[in-house]
Amino acid sequence: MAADPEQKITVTLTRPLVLVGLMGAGKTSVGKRLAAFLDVPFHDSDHEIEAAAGLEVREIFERFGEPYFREGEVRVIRRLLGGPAGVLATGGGAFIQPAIREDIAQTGLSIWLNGDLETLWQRVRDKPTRPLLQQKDPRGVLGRLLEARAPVYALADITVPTELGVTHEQMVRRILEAVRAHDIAHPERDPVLKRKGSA
Ligand SMILES: Nc1ncnc2c1ncn2[C@@H]1O[C@H](COP(=O)(O)OP(=O)(O)OP(=O)(O)O)[C@@H](O)[C@H]1O
Ligand SMILES: O=C(O)C1=C[C@@H](O)[C@@H](O)[C@H](O)C1
Ligand SMILES: [Mg+2]
Repeated sequence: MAADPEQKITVTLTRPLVLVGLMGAGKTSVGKRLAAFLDVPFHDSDHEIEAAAGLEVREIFERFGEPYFREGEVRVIRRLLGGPAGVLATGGGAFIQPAIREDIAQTGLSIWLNGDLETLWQRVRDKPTRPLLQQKDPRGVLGRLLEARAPVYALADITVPTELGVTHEQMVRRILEAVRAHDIAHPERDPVLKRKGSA
């Protein structure tokens, strides 16, 4: 599916598109553009948790610990999945929680933005906002997280590769093409992309 202005007004969603993957995959920055293109709501679970707590993710980790953050993540994602179908960017660890995977499987379509370590590292290396990387050898930490989590992210309904050099707009197009292909491959399920105005 080409990302042209015609389709912006003719296609909508029957289920939320849920972006999963490691830090730097582009869930937030690509997700915003995908939602704007489809003219549907966009939410980011990290931002929603920050708004609810009145604290940044980094501060929540520091003051209350990771388990507290993970509990909030379950509640926030459950609430967002209950709203109108839009694009949901999840935090990097969200899909690793079985309860969240279960909720997403019931309600949405999960999409793994799958980047190699070098791509992810180049995108997060200068950002102080990821608490899990605020330690010695952050690149090594990121690599170990990728290795440990990749088999879980691979459980997503769809995998879309991302690499250095690919633009945000190209990622939007890749995602829409992958969703369309998934709809065609699963005629037994209601299509996720629907022409606006059709029943
Ligand atoms: N396809 C892309 N082209 C160019 N830059 C990208 C692309 N994808 C992501 N980036 C850049 O990489 C950085 C990290 O991306 P983003 O914040 O969207 O990742 P994320 O998956 O939401 O990470 P986190 O799990 O930490 O929230 C941003 O500066 C973003 O603009
Ligand atoms: O990969 C992770 O576990 C995390 C990623 C971020 O999006 C935040 O949700 C938080 O920093 C934890
Ligand atoms: Mg993000």
